[in-house]
Amino acid sequence: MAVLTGKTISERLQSMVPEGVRLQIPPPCLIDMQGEPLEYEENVSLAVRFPVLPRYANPLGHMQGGYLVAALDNTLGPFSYLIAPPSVTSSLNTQYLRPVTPETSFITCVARLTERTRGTLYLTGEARNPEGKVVALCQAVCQILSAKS
Ligand SMILES: CC(C)(COP(=O)(O)OP(=O)(O)OC[C@H]1O[C@@H](n2cnc3c(N)ncnc32)[C@H](O)[C@@H]1OP(=O)(O)O)[C@@H](O)C(=O)NCCC(=O)NCCSC(=O)Cc1ccccc1
Repeated sequence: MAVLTGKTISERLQSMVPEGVRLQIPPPCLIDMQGEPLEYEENVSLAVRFPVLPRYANPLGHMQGGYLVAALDNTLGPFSYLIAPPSVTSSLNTQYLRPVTPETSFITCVARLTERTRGTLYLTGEARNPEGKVVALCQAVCQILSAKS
């Protein structure tokens, strides 16, 4: 099974854009969160690391749930583009298991393919803290865009 790391993951992503399709890769949403692609196991999983920025804090000082989902979404999205033609997320469910505390410097998100049909990808995601403990889990469904989209 081929494994890509670091910059070669972004290069692969750029090479996956179908001819004649205009896509911004990497997109502003990923650049904004300073996501760093770590490892892509071809057609199996993608790991991306995100720094926990002070501006993500909720009133408790923990990473706000929406930003945590954004990090997961910023992992599932590129993964879906690596394994299939461009798609959109039609559902995303999340469970928060542990808070991302102010001492947490980064989280690592991993996206995996569970199942695939002609037009749909079924993905799972997890976010872990630097100690390796799971802070959030998610399940996503992505609808592959048809050529006319
Ligand atoms: C508390 C519960 C929901 C349920 O726990 P249970 O299933 O009954 O299990 P358990 O009690 O075993 O705890 C599990 C683990 O959690 C740990 N831990 C718990 N509490 C603390 C703590 N205070 N500080 C540090 N750690 C704490 C605990 O030590 C244990 O860890 P361990 O196994 O020893 O390593 C837990 O799953 C949780 O905190 N999830 C994350 C929720 C979350 O972050 N949501 C998103 C942000 S909310 C938001 O943004 C909304 C908003 C937006 C804007 C403005 C305003 C609001």
